[in-house]
Amino acid sequence: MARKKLQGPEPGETAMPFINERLEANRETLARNRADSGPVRVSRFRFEPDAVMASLRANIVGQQHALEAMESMLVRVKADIGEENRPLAVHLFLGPTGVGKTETVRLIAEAIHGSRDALCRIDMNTLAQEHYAAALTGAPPGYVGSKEGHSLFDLEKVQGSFSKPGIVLFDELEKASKEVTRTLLNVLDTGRLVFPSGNREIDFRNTLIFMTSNAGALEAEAHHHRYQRGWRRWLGLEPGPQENIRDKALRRHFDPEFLNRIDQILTFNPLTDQWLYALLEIELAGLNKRLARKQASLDLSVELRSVLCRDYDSRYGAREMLRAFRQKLEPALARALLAHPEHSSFLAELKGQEIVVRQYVE
Ligand SMILES: Nc1ncnc2c1ncn2[C@@H]1O[C@H](COP(=O)(O)OP(=O)(O)OP(=O)(O)O)[C@@H](O)[C@H]1O
Repeated sequence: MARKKLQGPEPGETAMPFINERLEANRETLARNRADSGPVRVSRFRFEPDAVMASLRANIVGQQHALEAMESMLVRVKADIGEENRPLAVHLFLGPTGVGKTETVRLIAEAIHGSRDALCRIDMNTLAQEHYAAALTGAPPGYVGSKEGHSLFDLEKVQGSFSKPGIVLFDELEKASKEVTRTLLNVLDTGRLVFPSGNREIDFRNTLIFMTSNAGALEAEAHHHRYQRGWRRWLGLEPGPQENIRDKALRRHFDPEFLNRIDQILTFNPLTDQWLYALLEIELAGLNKRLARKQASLDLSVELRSVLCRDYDSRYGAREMLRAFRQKLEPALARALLAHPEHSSFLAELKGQEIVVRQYVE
């Protein structure tokens, strides 16, 4: 995603005067309402947790535990009862690659702001080296090729608005240098990021902060493989607890005081075949919705479904299946649509290694 660099307010300005003023006005209105007619609890936030959750439940598979945590977070934010000098919420998503961590944040952004891109994504991998840490907070004066006051943060997306929270996603957190982690610790602690020059700050008190990390994912996978071959499975027992593995990996990467400032650390599960099938259904339903505009529809043969979902390495999560869907199935369908504009029902199936799409006659 292209990252837009915005310059913040001028020195001396706080980052969210408009929000602070409106918060004050809102409190007065609430006080008046209370005096008139008893307690009236009007949230300043104009998003519906139920609507956000409906989108998450329709699109994210196999991560029930994480979705339940998102529901509690959204309700709590909507009620606006959090501490004042902190971000609205801070979550760390752990788990292997391609299992829905980033997708969950994008769906929340879409449901709240109407766009999957309404979030400020900071890739910690690019900040891995110590001397890049300055890019987070604006380089100090004299730093080659930089202007003081510029940072990687897109202020609009970080701050949101009076009625909508901003959203920040720190990706690959385990790659962040110690210095960047220290900067983040301050943000989690105070809800503010003060620039090195001392005369500018970015306000995160109206922000939902998400962080993702693969820390511990390899160890958890090795644990899973040991279980597959081990005596516990043979005796029909559940796998042993993964928390210890996760906690050890977390402690290797992050200081306890950093971890203590995170509201919730959620582990996303690896996606098994069953969940890939469910995801394939979601993708197919989306494609059929688009095809309906052209009075057409597509079904997949049982064999093709199973090849799409089973013949891929589950270590790469859903990405490989989705790639095959978009790069192999959709072009085959497109060719069939263009060659046979008179047909309306299509079936995709396998011929050898190839996906072919033909007219479907029931
Ligand atoms: N559990 C899931 N439910 C729905 N879609 C998923 C799920 N997991 C992955 N996907 C799909 O797979 C793609 C990759 O997922 P996502 O970007 O969320 O990966 P990630 O978990 O953030 O991995 P990484 O750590 O590599 O960034 C997305 O297009 C997403 O739609």
